[in-house]
Amino acid sequence: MSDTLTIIRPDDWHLHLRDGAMLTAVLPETARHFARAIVMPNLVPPVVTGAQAAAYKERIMAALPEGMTFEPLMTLYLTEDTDPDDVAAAHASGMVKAVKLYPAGATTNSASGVTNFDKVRPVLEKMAEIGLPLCVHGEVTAPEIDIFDREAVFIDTVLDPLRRATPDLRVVMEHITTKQGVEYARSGDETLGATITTHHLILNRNHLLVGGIKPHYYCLPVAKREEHRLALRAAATSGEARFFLGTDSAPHTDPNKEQACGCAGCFTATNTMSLLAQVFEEEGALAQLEAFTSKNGPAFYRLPENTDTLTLTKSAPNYPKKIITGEGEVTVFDPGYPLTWGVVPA
Ligand SMILES: NC(=O)N[C@@H](CC(=O)O)C(=O)O
Ligand SMILES: [Zn+2]
Ligand SMILES: [Zn+2]
Repeated sequence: MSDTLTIIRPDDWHLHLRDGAMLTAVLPETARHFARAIVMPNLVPPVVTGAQAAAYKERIMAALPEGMTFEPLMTLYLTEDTDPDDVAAAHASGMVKAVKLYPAGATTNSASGVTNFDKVRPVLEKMAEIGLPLCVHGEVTAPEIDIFDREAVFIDTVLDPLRRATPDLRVVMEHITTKQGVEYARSGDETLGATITTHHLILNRNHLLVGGIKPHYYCLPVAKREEHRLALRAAATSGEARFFLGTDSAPHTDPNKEQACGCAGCFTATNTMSLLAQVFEEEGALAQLEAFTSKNGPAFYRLPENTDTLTLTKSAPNYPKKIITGEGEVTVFDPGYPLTWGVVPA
């Protein structure tokens, strides 16, 4: 087994960059290793229109340190008032690469999300017509549904009916966390993709809850039983075109994580490639890392693969424990074991 691995430069197909001082601090953490990212629109207020996405993209590019290259792939936050023609124009300009569906109340800053799916039908039909993917946070929000069942129930009661009603709609199941998610993704045709986060390959719900609650392991969808983590590892390392990396790196300051009602989100932008190389090596699948991080995503999004490379080497990396931001400190995801793969600086 060789001690270095060179892959096509990776992309992150699900990323939270936030805005303002937080954006400035976290953007280099992604741009250091990743060429592009699908940028989530759940700002306050959300990025709903093409004009808002264009302005957000300008703020991202203005925050990029000199000498770094990075391409933000913009998304629009789907609301019941979204205008199909605005979506089509934003797509036609090449700026917007996906529309994001949050069920109302499902996660951080999702209050403007969808409650009545009939109201967004014209937008979904337009997207199917123009081939623009819908990225879905797949959890139901009904209070009577157990939080550990919310993804599986969403698949049966919302996602499958939605795909049957609009069969040409291209859909990405974002941050799948269950074996039901893996099975459903596999059951689809080429209109269906699924992102998997780094942390859901590492955590099960015991890591979150046994021996004291770990606020930095709390994210949505919440980590599930071990059997689900194993199903995700098998899917991610399979090389199957359906599955690609979406880190869902979601920075919140430490005070916002470590409190009586802590925010959901794991910040993995900094060390994701090291974490993934170790996971893939453990699964005997280092040869599939490139498919997961650098090939399957562009293929689904109908974009070219990156032309430059990233080299990983078998030596303990040295990442900061926290990122200092203008809003406060953000803890970098700590898997609880030493990392064994580093990234060779470009
Ligand atoms: N994943 C999370 O736990 N949090 C994300 C929102 C999301 O992706 O659902 C965030 O924006 O903080
Ligand atoms: Zn989400
Ligand atoms: Zn997310």
